[in-house]
Amino acid sequence: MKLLERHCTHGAPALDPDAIRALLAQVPGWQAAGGSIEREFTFADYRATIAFVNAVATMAETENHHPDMRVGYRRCTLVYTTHSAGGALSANDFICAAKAGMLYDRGMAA
Ligand SMILES: C[C@H](O)[C@H](O)[C@H]1CNC2=NC(N)=NC(=O)C2=N1
Repeated sequence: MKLLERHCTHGAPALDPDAIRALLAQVPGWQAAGGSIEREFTFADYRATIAFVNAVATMAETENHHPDMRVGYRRCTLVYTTHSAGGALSANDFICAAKAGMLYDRGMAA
């Protein structure tokens, strides 16, 4: 099933390096760094940045999986890791990365 069609699950296990490589290929623009993945998103202005932050926050509450966010004037970096897997990567991180990418693409089209 595609990442966009999946939902986060409670207690998702840490992934092995092969699984991480395979899932990373499905989320363009994201980079793995240790036990996390991150991507910087850029925007036309602060209003658009905050609209994205709010959309991601709503999605995080729906999925019960929450990114760290670094927010600037026209940029936002999302960092996903799975606390319950001991700070490792789980499928939940890639599911939310795909959904955040979709929210960004949608905002750009609007
Ligand atoms: C109890 C609740 O399911 C957990 O605290 C959720 C909430 N959001 C979370 N977010 C992230 N990034 N990792 C988690 O393990 C996590 N766990």
